Amino acid sequence: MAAPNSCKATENPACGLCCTKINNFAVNLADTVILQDVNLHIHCGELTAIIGPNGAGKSTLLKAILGEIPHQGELRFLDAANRSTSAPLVGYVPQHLDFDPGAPISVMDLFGASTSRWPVCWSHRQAQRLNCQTALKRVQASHLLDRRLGKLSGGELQRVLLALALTPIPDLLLLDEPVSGVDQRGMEIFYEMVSDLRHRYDLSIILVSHDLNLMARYADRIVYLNKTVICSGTPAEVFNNDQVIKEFGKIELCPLDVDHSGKGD
Ligand SMILES: Nc1ncnc2c1ncn2[C@@H]1O[C@H](COP(=O)(O)OP(=O)(O)OP(=O)(O)O)[C@@H](O)[C@H]1O
Repeated sequence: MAAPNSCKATENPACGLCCTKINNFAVNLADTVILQDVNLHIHCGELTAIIGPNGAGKSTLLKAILGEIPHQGELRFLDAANRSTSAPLVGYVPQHLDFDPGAPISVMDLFGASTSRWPVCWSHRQAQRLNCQTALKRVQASHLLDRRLGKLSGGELQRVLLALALTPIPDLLLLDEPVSGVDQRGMEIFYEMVSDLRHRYDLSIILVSHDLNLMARYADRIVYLNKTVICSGTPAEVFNNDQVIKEFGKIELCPLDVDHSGKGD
């Protein structure tokens, strides 16, 4: 469960007071240094994009935060009451979901299996269906409740995974190239949704992506990672950094002209 005083727990508007701190993260795999001295502060209501060349350690950082691989350093979450916990609730959307597209598994089955111990082969209880519907509504996908997973488009499946990652609303949401392979419009819909959710639920979001143009439009902060944090700041600051220009070339900023406050809903 989310911390009781976390502003997200009650789904209130953004408080700007919660913060995830990654202190001195280091990862060594097979005697190779993959990450060292990684220090980041991720603020609630902000989308922080991690960019970097192939093999820079971006996915490794997310796996270390998830606790999937051994690491040094600490992960702390400060809630709205300034209370610190070393175990923030983390939601995660992977790049792909491995499943048999021919299997008769519905979106409801996936939710049931992931969020309760009720056997999938038994019919779903009404309360479970309602919870699933509420979760899907957050990502405007309640119509997908009884659809077969294998029949979903790439963008629809990622929205379902996003809904799952938001059940319950986490302290920190990790997105690892969540829309690679999805068409341009699908990517934009996904990022617009994530943008809106960050304010609505005051989410701290870390997004790994290779799509620098989209990052420039949606990220509040960008971190250029290459084994360690090379530079971080606003998109304008990072894209003007000499090392970033050397790696990626000059990236044009194209700000969004939309209101992400969620007030218009
Ligand atoms: N289990 C492992 N054992 C040893 N080395 C590993 C292991 N897993 C990953 N690595 C290495 O760690 C480095 C970082 O990998 P990682 O997948 O985190 O990079 P990335 O920045 O996400 O790359 P990409 O942008 O290509 O997805 C790579 O050099 C990779 O070969």
